[in-house]
Amino acid sequence: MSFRSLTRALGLVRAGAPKQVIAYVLLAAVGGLSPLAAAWLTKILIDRLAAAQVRWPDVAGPAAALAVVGVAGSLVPHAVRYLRAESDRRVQLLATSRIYAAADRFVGLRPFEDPVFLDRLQIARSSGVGSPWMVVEGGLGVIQGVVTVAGFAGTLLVLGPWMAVAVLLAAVPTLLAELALSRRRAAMIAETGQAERREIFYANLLVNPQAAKEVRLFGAGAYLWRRMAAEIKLIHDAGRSVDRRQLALQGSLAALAAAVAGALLVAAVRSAVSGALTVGDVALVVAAVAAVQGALSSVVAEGVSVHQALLLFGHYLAVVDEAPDLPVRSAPLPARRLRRGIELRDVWFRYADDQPWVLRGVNLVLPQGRATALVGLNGAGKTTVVKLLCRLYDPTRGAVLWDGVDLRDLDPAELRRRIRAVFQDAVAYELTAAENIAIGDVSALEEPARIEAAARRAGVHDVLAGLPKGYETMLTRMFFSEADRADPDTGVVLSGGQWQRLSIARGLVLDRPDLLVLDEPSSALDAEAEHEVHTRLGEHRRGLTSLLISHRLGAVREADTIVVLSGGRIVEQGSHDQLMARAGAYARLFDLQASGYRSPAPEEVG
Ligand SMILES: Nc1ncnc2c1ncn2[C@@H]1O[C@H](COP(=O)(O)OP(=O)(O)OP(=O)(O)O)[C@@H](O)[C@H]1O
Repeated sequence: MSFRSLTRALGLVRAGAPKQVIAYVLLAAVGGLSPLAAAWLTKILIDRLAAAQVRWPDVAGPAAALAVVGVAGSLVPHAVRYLRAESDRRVQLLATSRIYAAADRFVGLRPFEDPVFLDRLQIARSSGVGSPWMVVEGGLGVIQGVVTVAGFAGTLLVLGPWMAVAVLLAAVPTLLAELALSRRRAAMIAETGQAERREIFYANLLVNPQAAKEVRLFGAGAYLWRRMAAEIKLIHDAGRSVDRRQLALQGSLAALAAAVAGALLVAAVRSAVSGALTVGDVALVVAAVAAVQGALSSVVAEGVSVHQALLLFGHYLAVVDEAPDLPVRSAPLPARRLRRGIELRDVWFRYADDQPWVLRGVNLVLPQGRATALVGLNGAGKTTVVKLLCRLYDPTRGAVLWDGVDLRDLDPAELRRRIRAVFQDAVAYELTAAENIAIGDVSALEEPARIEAAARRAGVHDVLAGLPKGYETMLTRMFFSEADRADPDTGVVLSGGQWQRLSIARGLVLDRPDLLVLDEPSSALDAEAEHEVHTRLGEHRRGLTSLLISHRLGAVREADTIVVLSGGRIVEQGSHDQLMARAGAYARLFDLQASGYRSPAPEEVG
């Protein structure tokens, strides 16, 4: 927590709800002052009414003013409540938009795999976005309390300075203890961030339609619930431990306050007996001590809520101020249309310093306009090569060059506009069919012809055109579109292979990218569909720079160059015929697959 956090929180409130917060402060002040105004006006009215000769004009003014104060006093609390909720909503919206803008700014994937960052993100999203407004409300509460304390402490000071000093001193331990508790509570929220994320993960698994098949069939529900309950218990245990500490501390501090009040009462009574104080003074002391202690405890409570809000806001700031995950030059070079090719030059890569090398000195050229295929066993590092080409990570050593220029020197956004990829684990968006394709280039939403052309290339047009609302059909039964609200039965669930064709269409919606990457684009397709898709893709790729990854070697044999990756190194490369002639790893794998298709069924053997 720091002064900087405070100014940033206030800055966010000012930016999010500038008019509302001013109106809120003014109305809160009016609300706070109206009882005082009412008391004064009542006194004036009574005095004038009690005068010997009462004339209407003398009392009309105060009476009308009292009526106005009464009306204002009844309206203001409602207006204040509305303004408080509205300001909070606006500030939360701005704070949330900044979190997602910060997350979107990351060039690569690393922050999304870092548990420390993810914990912070969870806290920032859940508690951080509400904290700026808590700072304002708590701060106003503190100011209000301080004014009350000052007023009554002044009264005590007049009656006996030691009384004021004793009451104020008795509040110091409360303040310190509450601040320590607040720090402990904020630390507890930080410590349980991961447990909260796991709880959400299990909760989603238990009701997620994708997981429901396996969870039901394998009877894993009770097991997952037990894991979730363990996380909830962990969060509750941490909360309970802070609550118990709070109970012990606040209990003893309340007893201390009561003892101080009792001692002051005894002392005041004694002074009254000796004649130093009047009976009225004793009554005033009792009222003033109660008021000062009440106001002080509210100052402490509000102060603590500001303190806690600022500690939580610290996590929010850490997320929105997180340094770039990958370095971007202040004046990056333009990513020009590819003319020669992309080169991986002596690329070494591992996901973290304590992880094994995934790529060990890879040298690979993807010539412009040529089709390159990458093959290798599971875990060989093929998808990792794709991630480096898209600059989702930087090489640990070596470089990836775009026409000779290091990807690190290019504008990442421009680079990405030149690359399209169909990922192995493409996302099935719970949106319409058209949106699912247009995610590959959202400008295509305005040009349905492009969406349809991409769907045709991926061989999915007929399926989509035949849906109840064609391309506007929702591809989920979890949500319905705005137009379908009255008829929630219109969502459609596609098959695995149909989804895969759709994700291919998403990769093809941007016409003629400079690099097209297809990572296992046909794994879910039936033999006929696979053949058809590869034929279409083969035609589409002609003249394009492309990288195709597939375990089905029949699908890659047409590539200009086939590269075999093994143990993070390139062990062979050449055309299909060259590699077959070489009789190495590729030829062995190819023959193995081919013999699987050709060999007789077991009962026919012998
Ligand atoms: N985000 C990650 N963090 C840590 N290790 C990872 C990560 N992603 C992949 N790996 C590891 O890197 C290695 C290469 O993975 P990669 O996905 O590149 O292989 P692949 O050749 O595409 O495999 P497959 O044919 O199974 O798709 C594997 O050992 C994998 O465990």
